[in-house]
Amino acid sequence: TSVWASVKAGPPDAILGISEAFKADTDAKKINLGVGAYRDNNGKPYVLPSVQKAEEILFKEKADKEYLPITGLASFDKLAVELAYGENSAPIKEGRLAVSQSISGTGALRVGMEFLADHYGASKTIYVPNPTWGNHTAIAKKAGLKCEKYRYFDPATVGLNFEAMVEDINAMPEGSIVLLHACAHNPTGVDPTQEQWKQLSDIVKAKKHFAFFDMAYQGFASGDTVRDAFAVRYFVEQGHQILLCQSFAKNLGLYGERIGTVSLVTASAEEKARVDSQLKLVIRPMYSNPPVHGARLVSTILANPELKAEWLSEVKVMADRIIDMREKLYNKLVELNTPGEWGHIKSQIGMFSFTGLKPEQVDALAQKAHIYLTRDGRISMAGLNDSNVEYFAESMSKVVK
Ligand SMILES: Cc1ncc(COP(=O)(O)O)c(CN[C@@](C)(CC(=O)O)C(=O)O)c1O
Repeated sequence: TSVWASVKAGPPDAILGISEAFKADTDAKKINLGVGAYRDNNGKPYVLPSVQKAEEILFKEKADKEYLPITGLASFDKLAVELAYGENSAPIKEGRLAVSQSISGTGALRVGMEFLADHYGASKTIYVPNPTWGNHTAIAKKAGLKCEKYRYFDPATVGLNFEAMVEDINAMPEGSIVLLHACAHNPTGVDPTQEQWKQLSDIVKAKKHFAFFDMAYQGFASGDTVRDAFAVRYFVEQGHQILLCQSFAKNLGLYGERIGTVSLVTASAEEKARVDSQLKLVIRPMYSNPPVHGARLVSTILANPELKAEWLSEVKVMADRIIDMREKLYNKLVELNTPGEWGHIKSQIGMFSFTGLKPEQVDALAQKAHIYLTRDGRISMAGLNDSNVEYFAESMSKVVK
């Protein structure tokens, strides 16, 4: 028999599998609200003009194709964490922020979780919000951490169940690892308020928990990179030694370039050196060193004040278009007398809206209306535009009635 006779067919990915189904659909009216990838008002992927300018600059530079260091392009690492933590952040100024370029957010999560599995003594369990991005659990398991959940979303209010979240974080064994979405929670689009983040910081500190931040949407949530980094910067100011996963997939539209960072706040430059050396020992046997092009694009943009300013205006345009689609979808659903409360579609933040649609309603939308979204009822708002939002609202209204 074949060597692979015992290999079983695995399930399609809950998110990326939706795009496959969408591609296979030939109906002209089809809409892909699955994967969280930005589309412009014509439904097309968007290469930011600031990125196109950086491409031209790089093309002229005719750089070589040598290996990067294990922890990536140093200029990129520095500029990326300055964007996240702020240029005046104490760990950066005091030379005690360990950082490595990563294979986008996913790679940052994998390296970060493996580092904790190897070096974080207080716990080998990471607690993730319920619900969370589907890949968090799979990455944790591959990294060697146990994965548990804490209550986060309240289906009744389609909002944050802050009391339950606090109760669960307080109930975790001291020193537990708590995964926190820094902004634009995926899939619910529901974030703690700044006041609530301050309370969470106190609780995490009181219980000596470890704050593990995933910031995949900085700038994309509110259109303001500083505002979206509030939780990260507040926790660091409060003295938490956080780990941060950063992605430039969405806010710079660099999905396929696979560019991000993983960083850890340490106690001193000497400790940073030890942590850096151990990060390298996680990365070298995993993928040795990261791809160069995305790092050069991001550092070209962030190092150049005009290009950076242009990028910041472009990320605000993307965020604003999504907010506009939230308004329009809400108004259409109300116009159509769709049963239920739909305010959450407007109040939610970032790429996604957690509609509250049931799995069988999601299936009906795919089969009858050629509209594709994940079975948890999450829609990627960027998949909506002025020419399909009405059709989507009508179809959604029908399955809800
Ligand atoms: C919370 C969160 N963290 C990390 C990532 C990883 O992104 P990256 O590796 O591309 O940087 C995503 C992407 N989530 C998407 C947008 C795409 C996906 O599922 O991979 C989503 O549709 O949920 C995410 O939503």
